[in-house]
Amino acid sequence: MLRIAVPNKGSLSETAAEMLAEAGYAGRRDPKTLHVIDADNDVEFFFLRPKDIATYVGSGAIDVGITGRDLLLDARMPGAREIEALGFAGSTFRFAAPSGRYTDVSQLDGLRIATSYPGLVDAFLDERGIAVDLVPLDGAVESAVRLGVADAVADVVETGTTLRQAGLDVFGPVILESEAVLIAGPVDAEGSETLLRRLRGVMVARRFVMIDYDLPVALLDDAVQIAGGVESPTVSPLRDPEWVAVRVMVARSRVNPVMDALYALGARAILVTAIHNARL
Ligand SMILES: Nc1ncnc2c1ncn2[C@@H]1O[C@H](COP(=O)(O)OP(=O)(O)OP(=O)(O)O)[C@@H](O)[C@H]1O
Ligand SMILES: O=P(O)(O)OC[C@H]1O[C@H](OP(=O)(O)OP(=O)(O)O)[C@H](O)[C@@H]1O
Ligand SMILES: [Mg+2]
Repeated sequence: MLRIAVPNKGSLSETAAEMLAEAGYAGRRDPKTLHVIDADNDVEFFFLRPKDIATYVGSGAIDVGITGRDLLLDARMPGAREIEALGFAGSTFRFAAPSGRYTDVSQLDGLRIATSYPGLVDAFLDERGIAVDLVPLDGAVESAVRLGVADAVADVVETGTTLRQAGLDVFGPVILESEAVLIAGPVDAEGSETLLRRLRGVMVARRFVMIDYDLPVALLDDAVQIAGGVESPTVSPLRDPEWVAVRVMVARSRVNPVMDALYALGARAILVTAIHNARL
């Protein structure tokens, strides 16, 4: 039975649970439940703190898990590896300090840096030969500068609101572009390939839609330039030999400009339908 770790709370937990449900797996009814056996799919779920999941997977106690790329790297578990980006919980990991205080990361040498991700920051600075005094905190690290506990911070930045409210500005290079990821141990456990294929199907369904439209056949090459699909559009004959019906997959983020361009070209009866699931 494949053992899967899922975040039990925090930024990742809700979307992780939604994706697994869309992939056909059993969920938990009570947020306090920490273990669920899904016999139909021959998997069992362990609901754990996201920060701990890489440790469980790297030790071999759990086969695969959903966590953040930053949490995976912070855990510094040699046995745990990223096998698929899951397309949510995107964030950048940055240095920040009072506006204008520092411009280059080399200025941090010997200073105090507050962070909830000491492993990640230590590895990043060590690679650059910069030695700092790390101040490990559990969260809300932005206050550490105001309270005189640190000279700068290193933290997750999504909208930048928390930093601005704390009078901090980012500086230096992006430490990491993070997002939710599927991680695995040193070997691919039996059943992990099916889980991966199902999650990829869920991501296709979330990222793409189907567009159907009718078009004069003389304009087909131009239309395919506008929307070429994943492999190639499906083209079907219509009763009128001068017209064809076209079906094509389009990224959800592009659907309106694609419809505008197809209409301007001469397409009509342009219909968009959601994709419930997929295997590409
Ligand atoms: N705005 C955000 N705040 C926190 N974590 C975020 C944010 N956006 C994305 N993430 C990602 O979520 C993961 C952190 O989730 P985690 O549940 O461990 O902490 P949290 O969301 O801060 O929850 P809590 O504050 O309850 O600890 C990391 O991978 C982080 O990159
Ligand atoms: O750039 P923003 O959109 O402001 O988001 C980033 C903030 O969100 C997270 O804090 P969280 O709310 O998880 O509190 P915590 O720091 O106590 O974990 C993270 O630690 C940042 O502080
Ligand atoms: Mg947090």
